[in-house]
Amino acid sequence: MSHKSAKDFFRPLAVGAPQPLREIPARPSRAIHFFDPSNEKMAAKIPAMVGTVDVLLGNLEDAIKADNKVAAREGLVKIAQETDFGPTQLWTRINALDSPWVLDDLTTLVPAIGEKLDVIMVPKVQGAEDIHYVDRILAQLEAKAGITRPILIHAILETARGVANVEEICGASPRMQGLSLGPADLAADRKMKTTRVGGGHPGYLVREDAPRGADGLPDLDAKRAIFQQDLWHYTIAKMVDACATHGIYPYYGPFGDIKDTVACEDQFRNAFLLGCVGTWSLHPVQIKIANRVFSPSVEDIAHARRVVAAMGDGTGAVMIDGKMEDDASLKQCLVLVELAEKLAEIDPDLKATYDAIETPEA
Ligand SMILES: CC(=O)SCCNC(=O)CCNC(=O)[C@H](O)C(C)(C)COP(=O)(O)OP(=O)(O)OC[C@H]1O[C@@H](n2cnc3c(N)ncnc32)[C@H](O)[C@@H]1OP(=O)(O)O
Ligand SMILES: O=CC(=O)O
Ligand SMILES: [Mg+2]
Repeated sequence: MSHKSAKDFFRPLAVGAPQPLREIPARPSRAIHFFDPSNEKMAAKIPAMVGTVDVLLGNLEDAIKADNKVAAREGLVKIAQETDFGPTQLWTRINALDSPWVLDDLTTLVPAIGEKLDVIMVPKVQGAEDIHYVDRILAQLEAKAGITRPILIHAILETARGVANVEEICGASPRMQGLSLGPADLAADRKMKTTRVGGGHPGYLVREDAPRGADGLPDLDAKRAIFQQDLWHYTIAKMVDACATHGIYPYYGPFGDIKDTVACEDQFRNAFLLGCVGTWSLHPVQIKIANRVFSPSVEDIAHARRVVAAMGDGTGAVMIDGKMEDDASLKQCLVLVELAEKLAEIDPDLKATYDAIETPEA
């Protein structure tokens, strides 16, 4: 595969297109809330959701009926033009690159609402060539429409080939903002035998060893504990490494069992602990869960601040509550402290919560 030279990587891909960003801003995006702009009832709720969620995403791809594709596109234009999004980001998910709708999605949205669109999510990305295609056409459309800042690209990791090519996808363009896991399409593409949209599966487990009987042999009739495993661990970890390597942001994706808020929270928390910055929300009930899970806890911030205070110039080793802390664990703590500071800038309730934590003397 040929790569652009380093000096050309940040050159606009069309005359008059905005200068590409050298760093992707770390804007809070704990929940990317999906809505169907062709569903009038759902769309009517969107203006009131501004400020309650970090990202509102007008979905044009899967979950939108073929007959409603044009109405969804036009509905998104109308909502975007009529709504002041304040601190809330506006994203869209366009149709797949091999679909009959995607060209019109791009050529309609960029001129009409390009100044308001922060990020375009591209589904079913297979490799760098898909990002290069969107990158160039966005530059052409931005130049034509006089857009002043580059629209960023977010890719969904939901094909086996996409997972195999995840590194080159992340590094394909300075527009790359992040990746989301697409467990439903990925399961289908890999021919995994789960019909669930994200989450675990009771059949994917490890079982405790059989206890020894009096004869010293395993008692295979004894009851044994089983531990359900995470089907998505490998892909999420791979995605996190690729994103961190390229300075972009990893997200979990959809959790389809809307009623099972407990398992949803577990899946989101696993992703948070592994390094994801946010997740999708498919239903209003999932926004609160995501905002809670993807914000550092009071306990973590209290501990992290103690370590920061105790570590002085950031070198050496100290004992806190019987545990060793050093330069590396200080960096772990700074990840949480810096995230809390970013979130506090846009979430007054969270700011009050973090401000109320007693900060130790240095
Ligand atoms: C694998 C993938 O690609 S996942 C991404 C694609 N899928 C999606 O985007 C799905 C988005 N979500 C939805 O379509 C819906 O939430 C569904 C179909 C899952 C459930 O819809 P419903 O059965 O109507 O849910 P429910 O009855 O609980 O809705 C309660 C209220 O919330 C509203 N609501 C539901 N989902 C949303 C949403 N995503 N955004 C805003 N409002 C919503 C409903 O309109 C309803 O309003 P009402 O009280 O005024 O009647
Ligand atoms: O688009 C999301 C998925 O899981 O598929
Ligand atoms: Mg999908």
